[in-house]
Order: sequence, then structure tokens, then C-alpha cells
Amino acid sequence: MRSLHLEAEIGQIAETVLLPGDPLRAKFVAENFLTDVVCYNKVRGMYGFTGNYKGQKVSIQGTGMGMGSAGIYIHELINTYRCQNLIRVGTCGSIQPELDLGQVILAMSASGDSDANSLLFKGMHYAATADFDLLYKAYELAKELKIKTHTGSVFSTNTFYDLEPNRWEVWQKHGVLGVDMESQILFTIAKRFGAKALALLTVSDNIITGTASSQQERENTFNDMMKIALGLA
Ligand SMILES: O=P(O)(O)O[C@H]1O[C@H](CO)[C@@H](O)[C@H]1O
Ligand SMILES: O=c1cc[nH]c(=O)[nH]1
Repeated sequence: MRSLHLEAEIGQIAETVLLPGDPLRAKFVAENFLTDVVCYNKVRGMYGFTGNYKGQKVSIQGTGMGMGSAGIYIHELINTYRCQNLIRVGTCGSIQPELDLGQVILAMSASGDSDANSLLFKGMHYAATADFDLLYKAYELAKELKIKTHTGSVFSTNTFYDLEPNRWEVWQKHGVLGVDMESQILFTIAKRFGAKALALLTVSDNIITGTASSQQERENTFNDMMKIALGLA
């Protein structure tokens, strides 16, 4: 059996699946970090691969940008392919001055502006949270690997570009570390269907100051995030 947006056969996708927004990041990771790689999905160019990392079977699946797109893949991975551990490996914009470009955030919770969430919870506000077990393991692993991380809350938005000034001020004041576009829906769907979820986010830019990482910096820091995520598999 296949799902609507993924053409993998049952059993082709590992229990642990890493989720970058960018399908080409999935390809890069598969080609550079995994062995015995099989590409199981090309539908809509949303690449998915399964391979081995230090003897463990692991998959990496692009989700596209935004909660609408990511929600589709997350739903199908859990409900059709029975994936158990879903770990987002993404980028985010920082809204805190002390967060340097390239640093890794372990997202403990995700607020957001998704209509999907407000409709589901009838206008009330669900606290979408990561799985504690995965979060704790990622924290310990990062310490062991001597990778500096920041654990805290993030915000997932459906609109990348800000049309109004000072949009992030209130979130900054409440300690939110960074802004991405998928973590909230990941935590919500995973919790609903009994899977474990975590989001690791590399800071690619600072939304307040406007600074952004160079391509070289992105590559180096991206490796830090991948070492943690793959270590969890
Ligand atoms: O780097 P990825 O995983 O795509 O994540 C971030 O980058 C995209 C926006 O440029 C959004 O998907 C956002 O969540
Ligand atoms: O969603 C995102 C991702 C990276 N940088 C941002 O500013 N926003």
C-alpha cells in the first residue's frame, strides 16, 4: 500500500525519520551521511531516502515549507508507514539577541499561527510540545558531542515575510527563541497519533537584526545539527 503523496512500499521507511523542509537537504544528507541508500519517494519532487547510519536504519523525508505541506507528510508517515520517531532538522530565524547564527535550538514547545491548530482546538490554545524522551536524549548527546545548544520554545508561522513591523516583540518578551514554519504541526499531529516528535533547528538568520549566515557557515553548523539528529536514530 502507498499513501497519497508518498510512493514507498510499506517497510521501506524506517521507524525514525528525519524531516527537513528542503527535499534537496534530504538528498544531501542521504548522499553524505548514510550508506546503502534507497530513494523511496520522488512524488512532487519531495525526495525521501532510507539508508544506514552506524548500523541503524534511518529515513530522511523532505516536507516542503509551511504547516499545510509538512502536515501532509507527517500524517502519512505516521498513519500509513507507522513511523515512530519524527525529528525535524530545519532552519529558523532567531528572535533573541544572545542566539548566534549557526547555533542549534532543541525545540521544547512550539506556539504558532496555524489555522489548523486553532480550528482543531476551537479557538483555544494547545501547547504543542516535543517528546520528552527524544528531547532529553538530544540534550545529552549534544553535551557528549560538545555541541552548544539552546533548549526552549519556538514559534511556527505560515507567513515567512512580515508585513507589519514589530511582529515578534511580544514573542521575544516571552522567551521564544526562534521562528520556523513546521514544528507546531509536527508536535500536534505526532501527539494525536501516538508518535514521538522533536525539532532541531539551526539558526540561519536573526530576524530582529537582519544578519544571516554565509553558505560556508550554514554547512558547518548544519553538520552539528545532523550529528545530533542521526545520533538519535
Ligand atoms: O530549512 P527548513 O527546514 O525548510 O525550515 C525553514 O526554512 C523555510 C523558510 O525558508 C521554512 O520551511 C522554515 O521552517
Ligand atoms: O522560518 C524561517 C526560517 C528561517 N529563517 C526565518 O527567518 N524564518
